[in-house]
Amino acid sequence: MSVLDAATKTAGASTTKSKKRRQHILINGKLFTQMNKVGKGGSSDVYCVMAENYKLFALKKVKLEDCDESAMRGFKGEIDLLTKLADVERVIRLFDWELDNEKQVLSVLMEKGDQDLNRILTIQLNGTDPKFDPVLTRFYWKEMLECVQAVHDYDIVHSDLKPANFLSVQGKLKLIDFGIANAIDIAHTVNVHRDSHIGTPNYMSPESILDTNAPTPGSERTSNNGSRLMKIGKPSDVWSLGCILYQMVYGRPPFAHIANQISRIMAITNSKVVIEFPDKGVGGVTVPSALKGTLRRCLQRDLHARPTVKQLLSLSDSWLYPDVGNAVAMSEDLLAQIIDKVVERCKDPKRGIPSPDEVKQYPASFMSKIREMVERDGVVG
Ligand SMILES: Nc1ncnc2c1ncn2[C@@H]1O[C@H](COP(=O)(O)OP(=O)(O)OP(=O)(O)O)[C@@H](O)[C@H]1O
Repeated sequence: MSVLDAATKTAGASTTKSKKRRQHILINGKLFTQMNKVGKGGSSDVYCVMAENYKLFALKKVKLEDCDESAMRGFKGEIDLLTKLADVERVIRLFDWELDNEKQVLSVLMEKGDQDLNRILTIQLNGTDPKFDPVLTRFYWKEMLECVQAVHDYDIVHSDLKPANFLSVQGKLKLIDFGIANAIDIAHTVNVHRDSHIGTPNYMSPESILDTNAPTPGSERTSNNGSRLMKIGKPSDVWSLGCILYQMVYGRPPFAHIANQISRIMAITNSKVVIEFPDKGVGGVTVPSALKGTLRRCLQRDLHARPTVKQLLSLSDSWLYPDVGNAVAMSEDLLAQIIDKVVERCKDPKRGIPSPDEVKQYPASFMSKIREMVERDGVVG
């Protein structure tokens, strides 16, 4: 029995034939009752549907009428990816799909989520007396990192990370909308199929805008199979995550204050446009310096300088793990640097072996240097 059969199984006989068609939807012969609309994307409507055993699912109906061949390939690629990631807990589960050629509709049956992060943030930031909430921000930041780490482990770059693409499912965030994601083909680069529908640039990385493989008017670059290609990698997702974190802290993504869309895009790529990291977040709440360090590191235009998601999740990110009291979390790299320094000092022929008094001062001196690093960069090591 397939996962879907198990999930939709009823105790009695199927009533498929007896139900009225207009109230119900058949997907590969299985009957669902269409309930309310739960979301809308650039190319789709998403509904809550009920199986015959009263279990709820989400049904994404993609209108294909105006789709060109490249967009079709994108949808097919999304289904392939969701199938590949079916066992990944942090990715919304795909149960079934059906292409209705006659009606030009692609129906994708998925696990149903509660609400997307965009809605959660909108409620939080547009309420009366909105305030930056460090505890909530840390919770969602860690949830987002777990989601992205799960797909990066499969060498997949999402490439369209924004709050609306994180869905809260029973208190946990999961990723949706893999429309322009694809599998990495070489270590740091990925071929991403961009369809003609491109949304807000607020979360786009500089390299995804500057991408030399992106189509330009009159000279469209295409892959062998005719689809448009662009080359971006995992660091691009880290930039987008940084933009979402920035929004949670300061109430808007880093460049959203620039009203003109073209100027905004130019600012993202222009290294002379400095991103501000004020001391106070939404509602005048002080922003921890370690959090500013995390933001600064994610929002570096040099993609090679950005941390990986794994590093952001690791103990060396002191903003994510603040409860270590007076102690500091230590990375292996930093410990190696400290040992090197001590060895170097011992080898210095002019100064000789350090005296017991000098050695006694080492712990306090190293700790104060490490704390300085945390305040400056938000990380240890
Ligand atoms: N499985 C789901 N459960 C509940 N709501 C969902 C689900 N999938 C999508 N949604 C809602 O529908 C919205 C649109 O979905 P999705 O982003 O997949 O559509 P899209 O057409 O690919 O969008 P985009 O224009 O961003 O590419 C989401 O932001 C979310 O609010």
